[in-house]
Amino acid sequence: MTAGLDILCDAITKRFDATEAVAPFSVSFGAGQTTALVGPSGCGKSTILRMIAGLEAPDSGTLTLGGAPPKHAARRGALAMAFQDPSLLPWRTVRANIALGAQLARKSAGDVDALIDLVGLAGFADHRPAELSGGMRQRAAIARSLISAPEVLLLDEPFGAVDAMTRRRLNEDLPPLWRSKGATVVLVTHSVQEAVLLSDRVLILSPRPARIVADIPVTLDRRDTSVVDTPAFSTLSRTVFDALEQDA
Ligand SMILES: Nc1ncnc2c1ncn2[C@@H]1O[C@H](COP(=O)(O)OP(=O)(O)OP(=O)(O)O)[C@@H](O)[C@H]1O
Repeated sequence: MTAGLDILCDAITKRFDATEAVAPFSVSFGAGQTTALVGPSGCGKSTILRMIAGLEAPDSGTLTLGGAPPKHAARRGALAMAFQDPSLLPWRTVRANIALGAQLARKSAGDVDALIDLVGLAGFADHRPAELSGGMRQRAAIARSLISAPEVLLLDEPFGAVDAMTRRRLNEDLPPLWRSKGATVVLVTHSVQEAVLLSDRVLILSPRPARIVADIPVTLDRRDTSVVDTPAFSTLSRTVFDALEQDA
């Protein structure tokens, strides 16, 4: 099993001209844990995720993945991401785009077709991105992020354009996959239910610049396929809603 990397953000900041997108922000994500970031629009979630991905450098502060700068993890293919706007290569088929995720990480592509099936794209492996709907492109991007069995997986609203039924199925099928690989996962979502269902921990963020207003551990029996119908799930969802409302 791949061991996930711990992620440490120590007083990171980011400014875009007059906008203080991230003020000194500190958090650590435990190796192998799935953490959801939930907070109001524009509070800085994507910017934090992009800094963890090494796509933006913090203006100040320290950010490490397994004790090293993000580019180290990126360079050896230990980092994968699926963001809201899937950046698939338009001239490659779905299968070739997904396989590229493995090639870039210098890992064996494993069973690309099994992953294509898992994200519900069976029959579309030889299609190009322009021939897919937005939700299908997102699912291809999710498959591409999972094919390399990353040590750190960053998901920014990955199911935003996916229809409700498929989203529900992905919510059931994908977490066991990344958990079995031991990945450290940071997930940005606007869905409280999704945050509780997918994560070991939910962090509620304040309006910009984000600070952590609640840090809620999630202990649910994930083997229970009807866990969303349990009182424990309702209680946790209520706790998350209440924390969000308190700081709205
Ligand atoms: N490249 C950029 N240039 C200028 N401003 C930016 C840039 N990226 C983000 N911002 C600003 O930084 C702030 C935080 O944006 P960010 O996308 O991180 O928020 P968010 O919490 O992810 O929002 P949402 O939930 O709506 O996706 C916003 O005010 C946004 O306008």
